[in-house]
Amino acid sequence: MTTNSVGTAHAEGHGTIHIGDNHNYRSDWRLSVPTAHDAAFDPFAEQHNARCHPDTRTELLCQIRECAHNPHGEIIFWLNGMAGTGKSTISRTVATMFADNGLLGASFFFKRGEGDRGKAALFFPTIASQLIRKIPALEPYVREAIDADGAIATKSLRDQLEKLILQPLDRIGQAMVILVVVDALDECDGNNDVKTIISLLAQANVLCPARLKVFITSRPELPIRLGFKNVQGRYENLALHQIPEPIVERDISAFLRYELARIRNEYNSEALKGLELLSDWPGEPVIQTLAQMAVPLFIFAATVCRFVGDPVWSDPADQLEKVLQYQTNTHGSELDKLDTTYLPVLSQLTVGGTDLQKAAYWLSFGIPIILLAQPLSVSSLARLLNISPRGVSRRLNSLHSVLSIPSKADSPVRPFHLSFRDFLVDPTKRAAEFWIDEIKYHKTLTNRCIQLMSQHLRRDICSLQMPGKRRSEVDQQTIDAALPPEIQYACRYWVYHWKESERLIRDGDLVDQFLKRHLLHWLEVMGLLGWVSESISMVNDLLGLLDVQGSDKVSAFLLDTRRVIRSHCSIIDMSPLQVYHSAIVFTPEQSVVRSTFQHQFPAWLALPPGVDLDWDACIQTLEGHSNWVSTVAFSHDSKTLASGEDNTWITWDSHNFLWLPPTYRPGYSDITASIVAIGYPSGRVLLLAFSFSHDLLT
Ligand SMILES: Nc1ncnc2c1ncn2[C@@H]1O[C@H](COP(=O)(O)OP(=O)(O)OP(=O)(O)O)[C@@H](O)[C@H]1O
Repeated sequence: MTTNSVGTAHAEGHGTIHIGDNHNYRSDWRLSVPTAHDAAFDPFAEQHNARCHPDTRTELLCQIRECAHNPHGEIIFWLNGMAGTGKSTISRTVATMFADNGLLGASFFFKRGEGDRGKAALFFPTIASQLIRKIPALEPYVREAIDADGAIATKSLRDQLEKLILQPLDRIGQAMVILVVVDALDECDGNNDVKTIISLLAQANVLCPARLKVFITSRPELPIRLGFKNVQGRYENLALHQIPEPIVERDISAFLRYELARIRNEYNSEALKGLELLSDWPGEPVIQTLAQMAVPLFIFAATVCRFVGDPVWSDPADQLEKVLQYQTNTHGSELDKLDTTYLPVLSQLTVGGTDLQKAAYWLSFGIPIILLAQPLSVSSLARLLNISPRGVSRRLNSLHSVLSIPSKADSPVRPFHLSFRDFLVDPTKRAAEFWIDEIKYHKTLTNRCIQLMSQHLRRDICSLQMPGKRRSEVDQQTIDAALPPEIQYACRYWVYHWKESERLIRDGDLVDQFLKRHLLHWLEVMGLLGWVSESISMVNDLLGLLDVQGSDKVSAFLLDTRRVIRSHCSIIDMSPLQVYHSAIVFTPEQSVVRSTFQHQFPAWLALPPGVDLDWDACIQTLEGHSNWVSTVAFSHDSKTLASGEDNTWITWDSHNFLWLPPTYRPGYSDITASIVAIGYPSGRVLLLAFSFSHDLLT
């Protein structure tokens, strides 16, 4: 059995494969396939990101090149190594190398916390869209697959790979090598998805004799190691930590030598006569010391160079001295190396203040940047935190060595490297000066998200006026003008921050108050942004956070909310203002949500239609198969449902849910406690709950 990783097919916020069109833009997802925005290696966008310095990784790059060109070799080459050892830099270099030779088929750079780049759902469609651009002969066959099944992006990963990639490649008889680069697979959410991707790619040559080669990098984390263990013998691999230390030290020295010389020359070109750095500064012994401090972490060398070269601190020699003070840690663990990497930068911020001032200075805005679920610009961050953008911008000046700070206030700020976050939140460092209590700051972020939404959200926020106006008819400018990035962020991630703040939900608290005032406004926005199906997982998350005592009312409200969303998901997705019309009007009389928002009924509705007293047995309809569902079975814990035509697991993941009228003849069924699953010839699986059980529905 394989894990079904079906993601939402709603395209807003994603790119979209448009046959014959090279641009990513919004469109009706039913006619095209969504793709993950910015996941691909793009020589222009990536021009400022690091590539391997020419004197580094020479043997390794040679080995990768040979594997890719070996017709008898395995499809996959897996490069693993710990944080900061230089894997993404190698991926970028390999992608550039193969792109220059016209042999780069596609690439996907996973990035946790950056929307679809942190998930598997759009992985194969994104690869397929790039392959079409690279090999236009694939176009008719990919088009055929999309025409045959407009919802292909919601199908299992296996279906997506076979129909969008392998079958088209096979049909054109692709004979030339094409390389697919997959960077940071460990940053893909969902352990089962990760394992599925590995297993599918390892078998790709069975389904398609094309000369497809895949270069994968990742940290050696457990799910990935397990994934590769399952396909033993069907991949080649190399661990960066297996490269002999002298070679890594040689490479890091080459990088340091080059970068420090550049810093020296830049400094000297503006220095007053007599104050220049010596022409051989910092000298070979210092370079060797720094290289030994760094091994095996390239991130150490890169951060030191940014720190020493940062013009805010003017004297490179002084800066270098501060770094060298930490050299006693050189023979320590990986965490000691991270200390040595980041402590000089942070200690510098606090020179001269009291401990309290120091903490306040750094904590006031730096932390949100590393805790955000998705990067925001200085302007948006300032509005989210309710502080002056100039204040944010000024303080950011001291953090150029660790944060990538664009020159424009509306471009996103992000940490240069994930290891900075790892260093700050490391639970084993609670007593350390710069340790961050994530929970506390997630709480602040949740509160700000809820405050911002409460101030901003209102009915018909885009002034569409017509309740039937389709989302596909609303242009992006209208949405962006009404919903600036920080509001979009708050709507999408307030539950994430609440969950991370480890707070429970009780009657009358902030969540309860917000939902009772703004549930419909929030759902309207989620509809406008194409995220309605995500709202189901968000409600599920909230249900998992209920306090067992004192949450009866909010619990009933949330359970009812979930039924409302599941029942009206497709109409809200199509025409978001319908949340104030059909969604509420056609909700059963005893629904708590209906009674809470009864005052929102359309004014013209003199006589509301008759509706059922309570919800009926149908809790949801799962979609995912393209053929007859011939069998369904629940797992022992009742949380996972397998259905098959193709033995695909369909999990209780809201991304799978699309409501369709149950007009098809039942085919096959299975029962767990009070829930019955019925498979239909139409390829849908219906879940019926015969007595309403909280436990089973959560
Ligand atoms: N060969 C190299 N030449 C020059 N700079 C390098 C090289 N390798 C790494 N670097 C520098 O080190 C930094 C960290 O490397 P990189 O991001 O590639 O590490 P990583 O192993 O992918 O880390 P993670 O697992 O945390 O994502 C890069 O941003 C780059 O500045």
